[in-house]
Amino acid sequence: MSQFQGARIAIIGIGKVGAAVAYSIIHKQIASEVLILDIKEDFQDAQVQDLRDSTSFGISPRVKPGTWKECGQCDIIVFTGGTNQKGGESRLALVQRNISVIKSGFEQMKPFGENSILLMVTNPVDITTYFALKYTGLPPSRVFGSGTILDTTRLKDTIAQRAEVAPRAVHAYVIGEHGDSQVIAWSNMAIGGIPLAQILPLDADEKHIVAEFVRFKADYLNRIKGETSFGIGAVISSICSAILLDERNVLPLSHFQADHGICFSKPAILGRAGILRTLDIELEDGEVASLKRSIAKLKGVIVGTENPGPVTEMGSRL
Ligand SMILES: NC(=O)C1=CN([C@@H]2O[C@H](COP(=O)(O)OP(=O)(O)OC[C@H]3O[C@@H](n4cnc5c(N)ncnc54)[C@H](O)[C@@H]3O)[C@@H](O)[C@H]2O)C=CC1
Ligand SMILES: CC(=O)C(=O)O
Repeated sequence: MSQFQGARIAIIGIGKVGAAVAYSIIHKQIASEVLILDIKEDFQDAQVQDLRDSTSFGISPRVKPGTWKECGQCDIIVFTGGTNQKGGESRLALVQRNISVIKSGFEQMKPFGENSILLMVTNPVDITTYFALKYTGLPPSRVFGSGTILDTTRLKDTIAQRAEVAPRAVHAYVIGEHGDSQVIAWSNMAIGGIPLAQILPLDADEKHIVAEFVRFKADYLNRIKGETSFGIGAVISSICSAILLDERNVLPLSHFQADHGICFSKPAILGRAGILRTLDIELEDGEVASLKRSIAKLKGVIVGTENPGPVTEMGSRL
């Protein structure tokens, strides 16, 4: 673990997702210290104690509670605090509730460490990432969200099962919103470097079935088990390892797109300094149109969040 010596990771929110993230980070051996913070203090302490019980069997980081100020100084701050969507509820329905959670968290953490990287998980993640940038004032290279990495993982797994190959042999991206308007870059997909159509020809109906499965997998899991956590736990520990090892891995992270003024997912090169470069995928016309719709939808949510209508006497927005 010498290459990670001294690396400190903070996890804000230690509910289902925070706990899965913590467990995955602890057992990937990528940090010296993992700091945990949750607004529910008893629950936070119980989670810390439970996680510590898993650390006696190999090389493990120190796991302990952290204050807001201590967390703000960590190398990576993973933000999972807030509410999860219920079955049948869109991620975008969480926006008002979760924006106030992240805002108050950032105010308490400031000032951030000189090289701290803020990794957003709280949904709707493209919107929380945008507001994280705005509220923290950190540079866009150091504030980004898990974006469509989880959707891409789900896509790779689905294609891999159909083609009977390992998921890691599938080259694929879901881009745009981590949500209902996400876009699969079918024209870019390959298995072992060979275009998908040569290995697994899919007609339009089959592509539609795959796309709907990927789009609504979180909703299916939320309806049945009330949460999704193992997948995002693995995603976040992989992102942390790409940062701390300066891996230069290419991942579809949600990050600031200067030409649109919002955050959404495109493949990006990730290293110790954060996002080093965005990569533009060549898309077919239909994919370009879908991506434009996804961007327009996210812009609409941001405008609506920044300019909420007046509150009526009954407490609802006009
Ligand atoms: N980006 C992605 O791919 C994914 C995002 N998520 C999102 O992660 C978030 C967390 O989900 P779960 O862990 O299932 O929810 P949960 O309800 O199990 O845990 C949330 C935790 O946040 C804590 N919290 C609430 N307000 C806080 C505050 N102001 N400061 C610190 N902690 C606070 C709560 O006490 C709770 O322990 C949700 O927004 C969910 O939608 C979940 C899965 C995947
Ligand atoms: C909850 C969520 O965003 C997901 O599992 O994709």
